[in-house]
Amino acid sequence: MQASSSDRSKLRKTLIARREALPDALRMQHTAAIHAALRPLLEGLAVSRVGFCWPYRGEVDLRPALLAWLAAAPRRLLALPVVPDQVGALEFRHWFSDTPLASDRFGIPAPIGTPRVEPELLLVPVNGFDARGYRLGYGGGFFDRTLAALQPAPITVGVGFELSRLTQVDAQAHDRPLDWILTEDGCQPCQREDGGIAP
Ligand SMILES: Nc1nc2c(c(=O)[nH]1)N(C=O)[C@@H](CNc1ccc(C(=O)N[C@@H](CCC(=O)O)C(=O)O)cc1)CN2
Ligand SMILES: Nc1ncnc2c1ncn2[C@@H]1O[C@H](COP(=O)(O)OP(=O)(O)OP(=O)(O)O)[C@@H](O)[C@H]1O
Repeated sequence: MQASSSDRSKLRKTLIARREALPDALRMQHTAAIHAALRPLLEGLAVSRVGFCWPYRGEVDLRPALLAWLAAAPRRLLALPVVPDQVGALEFRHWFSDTPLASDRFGIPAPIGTPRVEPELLLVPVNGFDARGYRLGYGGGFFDRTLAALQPAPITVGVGFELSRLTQVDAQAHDRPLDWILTEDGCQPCQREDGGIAP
């Protein structure tokens, strides 16, 4: 049975509150484990353009690990999403630690005036996720529309804490499953519907 949109909205609120309530010491410990697993994943996939999100509402802060990855080899780029004025896909723009940022309509810092970047890999924050790689975001549909629009499709890595893991997220027609899930327990390829392992 499909969960109604009000069920999804309640579940989203519960999951965000659970993540925001994570005690500082545990958050630091889990974040360190996520940072440690992120680096070998990026090196192993040999990508050089990575899109990620500025931490919002208790999401995992990936910045220290990503800045270390950036500094470790030439020709690497990081990008942050810019929310479109109209309904549409996110636009990824170059970010470095000194890039000027302005708050978007949700209060999330976004780069202003830097060049567009086509990410080869997207680190997608999750409010909820399952082992198949289905996720619950903030309900804006931004990532779904972005993944539908990006050609070639980037590798997608859902990033979150284990406290956001669900037995099953009700997949909707427009949902595209993530390729990998990264939590404090490590990085795992998502289990595809056909029984195979992604990607
Ligand atoms: N850190 C981070 N940045 C991100 C995303 C994300 O998931 N995480 N996004 C990923 O897509 C985009 C922003 N998407 C968002 C969509 C809705 C809400 C939000 O708070 N919605 C309110 C309702 C707001 C309204 O419609 O007036 C809510 O849920 O209460 C926030 C971010 C781009 N930047
Ligand atoms: N590819 C798409 N094209 C057009 N509309 C879409 C597409 N993907 C999602 N949407 C619309 O976006 C809305 C929100 O989708 P959903 O509830 O799956 O958001 P979410 O995955 O929680 O949010 P987000 O992707 O921003 O993190 C839905 O009403 C859906 O119709």
